[in-house]
Parts: sequence; structure tokens; C-alpha cells
Amino acid sequence: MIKIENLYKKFGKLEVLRGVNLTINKGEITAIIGKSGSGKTVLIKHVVGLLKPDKGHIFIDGIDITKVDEKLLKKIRRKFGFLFQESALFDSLTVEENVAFPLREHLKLSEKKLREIVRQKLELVGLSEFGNKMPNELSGGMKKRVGLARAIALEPEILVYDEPTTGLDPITTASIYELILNMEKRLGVTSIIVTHDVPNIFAIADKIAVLSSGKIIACDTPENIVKMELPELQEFITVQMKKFQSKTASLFQ
Ligand SMILES: Nc1ncnc2c1ncn2[C@@H]1O[C@H](COP(=O)(O)OP(=O)(O)OP(=O)(O)O)[C@@H](O)[C@H]1O
Repeated sequence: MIKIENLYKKFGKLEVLRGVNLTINKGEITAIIGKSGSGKTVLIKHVVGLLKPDKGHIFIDGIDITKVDEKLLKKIRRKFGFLFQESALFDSLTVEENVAFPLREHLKLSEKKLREIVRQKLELVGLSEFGNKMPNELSGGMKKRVGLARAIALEPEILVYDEPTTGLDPITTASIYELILNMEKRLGVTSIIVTHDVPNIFAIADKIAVLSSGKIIACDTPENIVKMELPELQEFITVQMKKFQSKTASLFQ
């Protein structure tokens, strides 16, 4: 479904992507992990067409999006739902209106139909009771769930999440992962997740892609990834696991 070939991107002298190759299969959850600043967000911004590479190709269902005009790109972008780090909700709109926003922008629906879709999506993320609230009345986890409801409003084929669980407690984190798995199972959605949440992501992803020194150095099932003896990977996993363990330990002190 998504094929990234030899992707390069630099900002000034900073070479962020240095020949990324990655294939993302339809209906799978692919997690992209890597050190802070390794270029994960930059990579997914290319995938959704928000950044243009210096070199390389990104094929979405066989179409190279680095070569298409704005009009076609806009059409292809409709296949995607994004959930970026800070949820990026509109503070002046209610929860309902936030979810309705992409529907109003892209479809000409009757008000009745629009309300119906918004209600369905809010139900799916467990927020049916909160449609009339303003974003600043919600917790961080609830905001992420509203962001997710908005991201799935247009029923995208591909969902892209940038650190969907950062800053959330373990229970809310689990509920976000359950939603992501639900999207995959119920709607057959292809998911790309950028995350640092190493212990958890290994439990839910079909594939783990490791970004290091501007390249994907490994992409495989979680089981195979943990078996690999890549120093970059081991170091990264060890650091993340230590953080996790010390966080867990501190809970019981
Ligand atoms: N528009 C931009 N202009 C200049 N530099 C940028 C731009 N976007 C990203 N960068 C730089 O590219 C590098 C990679 O950034 P990116 O946000 O992709 O990292 P990341 O792996 O997602 O990090 P984190 O895990 O901390 O979110 C960083 O050094 C960042 O400062």
C-alpha cells in the first residue's frame, strides 16, 4: 500500500533522512521507533504529503506522491487520517464541531447525516457524552480521543499517529491502543504509529521499523526485532525499558 524508496531530506546542513526505504502493508499496524530527533515525524510528514523530499519516491497505492500536482495530492490525502502530537484541536469549537470539521470541509452532507456520523465516531472513542464540551474542559487523554474521532471522521484507509500516548497514564494509554487495534480490526485500517512507547508498542504492532542515522535499519515483526542484535536497537530498547522500569518502580515506592 505504501512504499518509500530511497528518501532524502535535509534542512540546511542537517541531513535528516538519508536514503529511507520502507514498505507498509495494507491492514497492518507499523510502528516507527528511533531516538528523539532521528526524523520520525519528518518521515511521516513526507508520507502524508506535508513535506517534499529532496530525493526519492513515496508510492501510495502505486502513485508516486512526490510527483503529483496539488489537486491530486489533495485527493490522495483524503485516504489519510492524522493524529498529531498535541491533538491540534480547535479550542474555540466544541468537541462535536471539532469532529464535524473535516466532514464540513470535504463533504456536502445534510446536517442530520453529519450529526449522525459525529455521534458514531464519538461513541467509538467512548466520548458520546462529551460532544458539547470545549477542548479546554477535557483531560489530555480525552483530547487525544477527540483527535482520533476527528481523524477517523472521513473513514480514512490509513491512520497516522504521531506519539499518540505521550504524557498519558497507563490506563488511558491502554485505551488508546485498544482503539488503534479496533480501527485495524473493525475498519481494516492501515496504521502508522510514531512512538517512544517501546514496551507497549511491541505488543500491538504487526511490524516495527527502526529509524537510525537517517535510514530504516530494520523492519520486521516485534518478535524478530527483539532477536536482532543491532547495537543501535539494543541501546534504544534498553534505554526505553529502563525508563519504563524506573517509572513503574516509582509507582510502588
Ligand atoms: N521544518 C523543519 N526545519 C528545520 N529543521 C527541522 C524541521 N522539521 C524537523 N527538523 C529537524 O529534523 C530533525 C528530526 O526531527 P523530527 O521531529 O522528525 O524528530 P523525531 O524523531 O520525530 O523526534 P521526537 O522523537 O523527539 O519527536 C530535528 O533535528 C529537527 O530539529
